[in-house]
This record gives sequence, C-alpha cells and structure tokens, in this order.
Amino acid sequence: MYNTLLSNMETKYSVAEVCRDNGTCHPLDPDLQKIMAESRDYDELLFAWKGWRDSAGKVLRQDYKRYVELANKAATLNGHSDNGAFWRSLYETPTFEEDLETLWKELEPLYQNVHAYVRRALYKKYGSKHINLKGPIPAHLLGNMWAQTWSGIMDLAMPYPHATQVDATPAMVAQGWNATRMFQESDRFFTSLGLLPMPKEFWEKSMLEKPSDGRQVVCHASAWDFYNRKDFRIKQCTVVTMDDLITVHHEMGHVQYFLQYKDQPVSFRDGANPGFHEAIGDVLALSVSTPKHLQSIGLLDKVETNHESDINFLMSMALDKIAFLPFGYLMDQWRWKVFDGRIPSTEYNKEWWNLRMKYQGLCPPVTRTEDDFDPGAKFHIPANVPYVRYFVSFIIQFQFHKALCDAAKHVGPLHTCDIYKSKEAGKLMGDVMKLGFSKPWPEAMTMITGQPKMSAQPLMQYFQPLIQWLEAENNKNKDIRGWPDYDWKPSTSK
Ligand SMILES: O=C(CCC(O)(O)[C@H](Cc1ccccc1)NC(=O)c1ccccc1)N[C@@H](Cc1c[nH]c2ccccc12)C(=O)O
Ligand SMILES: [Zn+2]
Repeated sequence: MYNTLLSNMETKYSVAEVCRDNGTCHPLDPDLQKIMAESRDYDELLFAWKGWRDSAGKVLRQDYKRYVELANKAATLNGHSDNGAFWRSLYETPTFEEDLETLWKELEPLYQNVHAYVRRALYKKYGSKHINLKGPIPAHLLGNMWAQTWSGIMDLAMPYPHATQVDATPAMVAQGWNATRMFQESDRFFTSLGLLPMPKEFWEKSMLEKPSDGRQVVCHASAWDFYNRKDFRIKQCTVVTMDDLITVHHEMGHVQYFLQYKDQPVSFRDGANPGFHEAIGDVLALSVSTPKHLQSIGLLDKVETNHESDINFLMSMALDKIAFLPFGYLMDQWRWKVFDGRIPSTEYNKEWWNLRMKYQGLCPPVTRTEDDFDPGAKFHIPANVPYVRYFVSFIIQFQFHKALCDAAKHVGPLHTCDIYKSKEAGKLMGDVMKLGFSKPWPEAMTMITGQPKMSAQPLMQYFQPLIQWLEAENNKNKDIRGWPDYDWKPSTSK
C-alpha cells in the first residue's frame, strides 16, 4: 500500500504536462522549465505556472493525505513521534531546529536586500500593475517554476550590463557541448583534486539525456549507489546550459561520495549527514562558476577583474544561493507541521502560501484554494525526498569552500577562489568522504573547518562586497526591505 502510493505519486508527477488550446502539450523538462526561465511575457509565464499546478499538484492531494497517515504510522512503529521527527533524527543534533532558525535569522537581512533589489528590477520590467514595491512578488516572475533559484532573470537584475557577462551557456552551445562532455568536464575537475575518476560502469550504464524514444522517465536528476562496490549511476535529462553544468557537478558529488565510502560497511555508506551529501558537488561548482575558471576551460572569452564585473558575478551567485535559502528552509517547515498535525489537510494550501509569504516574500499570481495542492507541484513532495538537507548544504558548502581555499593557499577575496588542481584541498575532502556515516557529523565538520558547528559566517564573507553594494543600491532607490503590504494582490486583468 505505502509503496504503491509512493510510486503512484511519483508517476503522476513525472507524466504531468500542460496542453495549449492548439493541442500541443508540454512536459516540465525541458519545455516548462525553459518557458519559466526565458519568457518575459506575464501571461505566458502564468499559463505555465498555473497549468503545471493544475496537472501535477492538484491531482496528488488525496494520495498525499493518505501517504502522511502511513508515513507517520511507520515512523511511530520505529519509535518516533511522527515522520518529521524521524527525518530530523538523521542529523543527531538535539538543537537542530533552533540551530536552523538562528542561521536563517542571520541570513534574513541579506535575503531581504536581494528580494528588494529584484522586486525593483521586476517593477521596471512589468510595471506597477503587476509589482507593488512594498508588497510580495508574484511567484511566477522569478525565472523558475518554484521561484527557488532566480538566475533565470539575471538579464533583468544585472547590476552593470556593460561589464563582463557571467553566463557560459552561449559558449557551451556555440562549441557544441553535449551531456557527455559536461560530465567529462566535471570528472576532470574531481580528478584534478586527486579524487577518484568515474568507473567504466558509470559511463556505460548512466542515463545522461532524456530518451528520445518517448519512454516516460522521471527526469528529476538523481544519483544511484547499487551498494555492490561496482555499479554507480546518474539519471539526468541534461540540457546544454550553465545551470545544468552546475547540476552535473551536484550529481557527480553524490557519486564521488559513493566511491569514497564504498569500502565502509553498508550501514556506514551514507553522508555524515544528508546535507553533507548535497554539498560535495556544489563545493566544486563554486570554483567552476568563477569567471577565471570558465575562461580557463574556454567558456568565457574576456574576463575583467574590476568592481563592476565582481558585482555582476556575485549577483549571479546570489540569485541562486541567497534566493534559495528561504525556499530550502520552508519546504520541510511545511512538511514537519503536516506530519505532526499542526497543519491539517484542510489547510495544506493556505499554510503553504503563508510560509511562501513569510519566508520568500512571494504571493500567488492567481487566487489559490484548497482544491489546489501547490506543494505537490514540487518533485520532492510526491517523491518523499526530505528537503532541509539543501538548506544545510547551502550553508556548509561555503564553510567547506573557505576551508578548501585555505588548504589550496588561495589569496584574495573568497568569491574569486578556484581550488582546481589542488591536491591538498582534494585530500581534505576525500578523507571526510571516506568516513561516510561512521563518525558523528560534527567530527567530520571539525576535520574540514577546525570547528564542529554550522556557521553562516563563510557565506556572509563570500558575499561581503555584494552586501555593501545592495545596501547602498536599495537605499539609493529608497526601497524598503520586506513586504508590509502583505495582502496586496496582483491584478488578473489581461
Ligand atoms: O533535487 C535536487 C537535485 C537532485 C538530488 O541530487 O538531490 C537527488 C534527489 C533525489 C533523491 C532521492 C530520489 C530521487 C532524487 N538526490 C540524490 O540523487 C541522492 C543520491 C544519494 C544520496 C543522496 C541524494 N536539487 C534540489 C535543490 C537545488 C536547487 N538548486 C540547486 C542547485 C544545485 C544543487 C541543488 C539544487 C532541487 O532541484 O530542488
Ligand atoms: Zn543532491
């Protein structure tokens, strides 16, 4: 029953598509993702945003309600008060929830500065009919189906349009990069650190592109450990973009972890905590994303080292990393409350949008009711994949980046560091990954950073130049931080 429910939900999600009046139907990958990132037409974006929630979210509400009951029953049989308590227990940290709240409170001002600046940029594009400079931002205008990363609207938010471009996508397409090339590039980075190359089974058995024979696959990227010390695979419907080059490194980080701990007993073949597993690939991607590194692999021609280019680069990183933080935090706040009963099924959608407003400063572009089930439109909900691991990852990856840059003897601002070819950095990472789940994660954290706690300080240090620039820019525009007009609604007239 439980497993049928789970596979039903995942299947419904992966076959969902949005059809136009003329009969053309669009799957999420790559069609709707492309529209959400590239379209600048308010109504076209609304078509994709509402259509996806009608076809993928709505239909899952009853299944989800049933799944919650069964997941809680299983959790209580394992001695937990509910499924959320079971998920949190994986971090073995009694103060876990307080620690997360402290981290969020530290980072909230930086998020509100990015939010105010992007709201201003969207105001310039869409006008006062659709944007209230004192209100929440309509959730379909941020360049992503869930508004979880905002790099899709970098063109609207670029601080200095005449300084260096930071997007490598045009060069990747012009040079005929394909999925295999992207994975080979990532493999080269890992081995340049002295880490392990992908085995031949990986190259033979992975699915790196969406099948063209129309076979229905779950396109959301994933990495697989067959626990036989030989078979390791990635399934990803890769598209040739900079965004996907980052995701390639993310998935390769999972497989590198598999390879490093493969000689541990099976029960220790896991990350020190789930956030560690999510952070490995992203740490390397922080180096790959630097203009200097992109130029060294021929994906950026001219690179200037001046203030404007620095701010452009940091803005592009903030639109992914800072914009993500409230989303990474709220996803399991919602689920923990659903599992422990604070959110009854009659309020699933209302509480979802309360959290979206409270943390992200977003509002739905059209009225939502309890006939809708918007959380279901995000893969991890029907797929039963916990999410706070990504919030943890986005914090600790900067701690790891700082520690590895020190090991690589980097000099200069943290955001310019590229650990490429540093065997010292690679050794530090490899030794921690070899431990798997055999030591408490604060010990692994101490091995890398010299101290046992999660800390927002390295992230703040990385973005320091942008923090100052945003303060000045938002003050110059007299923009307020936050969204006091919380009950403002965007007009729905055409
Ligand atoms: O979901 C993912 C990547 C997929 C995954 O690699 O994390 C994958 C999710 C998954 C888990 C279980 C079944 C199916 C898919 N996790 C793994 O493949 C995995 C494998 C082994 C251990 C741990 C995780 N990223 C999240 C968070 C995210 C947003 N933007 C990003 C940019 C870079 C890295 C991550 C993100 C997202 O897309 O919302
Ligand atoms: Zn992952």
